[in-house]
Amino acid sequence: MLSLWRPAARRVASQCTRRTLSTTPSRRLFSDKEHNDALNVFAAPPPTGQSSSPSTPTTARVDGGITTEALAAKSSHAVFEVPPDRDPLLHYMTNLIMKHGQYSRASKIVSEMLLHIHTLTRSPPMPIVREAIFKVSPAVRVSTMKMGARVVVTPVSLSERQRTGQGIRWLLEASNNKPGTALQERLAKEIVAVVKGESGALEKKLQMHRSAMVARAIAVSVILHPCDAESGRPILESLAQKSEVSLHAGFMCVAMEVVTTYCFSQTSNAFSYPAFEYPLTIAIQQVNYTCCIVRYFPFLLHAFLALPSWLVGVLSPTMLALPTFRGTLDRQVTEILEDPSVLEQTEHEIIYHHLLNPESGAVPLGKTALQEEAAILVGAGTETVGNACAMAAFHVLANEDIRRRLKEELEGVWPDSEADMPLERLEKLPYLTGVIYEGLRLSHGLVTPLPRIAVDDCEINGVQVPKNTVISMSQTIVHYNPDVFPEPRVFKPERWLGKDSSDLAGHIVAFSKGQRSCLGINLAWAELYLILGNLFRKANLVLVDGSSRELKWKALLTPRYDNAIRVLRWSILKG
Ligand code: HEM
Repeated sequence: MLSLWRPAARRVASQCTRRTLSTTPSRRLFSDKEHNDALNVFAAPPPTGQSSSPSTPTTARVDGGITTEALAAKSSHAVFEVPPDRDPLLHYMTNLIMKHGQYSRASKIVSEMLLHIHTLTRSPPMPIVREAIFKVSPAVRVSTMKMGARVVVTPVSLSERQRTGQGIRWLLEASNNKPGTALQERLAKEIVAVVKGESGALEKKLQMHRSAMVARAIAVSVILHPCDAESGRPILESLAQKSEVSLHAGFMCVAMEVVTTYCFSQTSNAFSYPAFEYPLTIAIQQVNYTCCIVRYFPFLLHAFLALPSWLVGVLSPTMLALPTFRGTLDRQVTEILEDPSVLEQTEHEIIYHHLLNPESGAVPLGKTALQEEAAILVGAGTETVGNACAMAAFHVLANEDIRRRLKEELEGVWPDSEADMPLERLEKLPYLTGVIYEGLRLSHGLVTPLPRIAVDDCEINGVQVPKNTVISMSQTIVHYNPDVFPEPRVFKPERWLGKDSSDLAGHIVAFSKGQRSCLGINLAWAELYLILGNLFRKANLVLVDGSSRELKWKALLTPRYDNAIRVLRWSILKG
């Protein structure tokens, strides 16, 4: 069978060889149906190890799981079908494989790849190649754009060509991990793995779609329901009932309330706890320690999640808040999945309107995926915001000069302390923006090094890094770099007032950078402006006597502060 296929492959190769680079075929890469299927961003992936076609027979296994019949059934073409002259998809793939203008070499790789697929599957390779490519191609990418001081993350849909190109690049990248010395052989194995649902490239597509969905959901929540002037109020009102409190704990409670309200339309009631000691925020801080252990022993996380609540309570009463909260989220998700009409009763659009995306008619995410998205949002959006606010507030309170300049700026725009302070105006205040940047810089976001994989051989800072090496760097190295931020440990909002402040902003990596960067960046910026702006215009806070002049921290997942910022005297300003 292989020998019968070979002439066809040769023909493809020779046709490709004869073609010049400029003769891009005008035909579409995929049919309309394939195109529409690929655009179905929200479609649930087929379970790992299964073919996407449920009706395919599963006998006569070849190559560890995929079946001759299953693959043959994917094609409605004749077994010895010859790829059409100048097949646009093969041409495009050849162009992407080509290095140093050697088209004939690339086309030989493509043609031999077809032979390898045929050898592995005993089926015509073209339908398999087509299926693998459009299965792996993303429909969207995430783009970041600067708008004033904020970096706005938006999902952007891709054209058929861009989508296919990205899919082929991911296939090529993932094929590096397959056994075999020749690219054609590795690529063939990767393509077969994609069709079987076992390729790492599929994970990349899922990750990209997930980022796009959540970024869209958060952006829409913020745009449709911008945090109004009330955001700063709960903390002010609660302060009025507490004489000496931890501001840090208060900020965490505000952040918790914002996430639960905006994302799930549920109030956390975090403010009603004495001294802001809300069990869930305390548990989230505790998780900071656990993460450092789980990172090296991931099975412990699964073991912990499987424990019944009563046992968690016995082992660690602080951590009991976690299963309790998961239970609340689980109930909400179950309720929505059982009766999607409950979404019509929420005060505003919440994360599930977008994650379930009912209006597009697409296949929604499953229950576990929804629960995990919800838990990640709460975990990621609480302590980070709390830390940045605490860092900024501490330095403003500890430094009379900074406090005076900030107050002057706020009072200049809002002479009446009871006036509403809309986000759009707060964002334009240069000194407040400087205070926030310094808060983000010195609280760092995450302080544990975030791992990335070098997809190619590269050089980093003069060091040769072979491809597939796991590399990571902590944000602290950038934020404490004296070449970028002179006197890096000093809280100096003034450094953000110069002409080069937008260049400087490029060195703030608190939200990380790239595809895996923070999805809540828009919401976080809105919170920081509203919380700090309202607090310093509407309240008069004084640090507890003898408070430390420095906020010391330990490097866990996020920074863990040794000393809480305690405020003693407060008063709400009137008029
Ligand atoms: C000052 C506030 C915040 C900081 C400094 C921050 C920082 C970060 C960082 C450093 C990451 C890891 C990115 C990476 O691995 O490269 C991250 C991830 C994430 N953040 Fe934030 N974050 C903040 C607020 C928020 C908020 C308010 C939300 C949403 C409610 C949020 C949602 C997320 C999510 C969902 C991820 C996971 C992204 C993924 O898995 O790809 N964050 N954040």
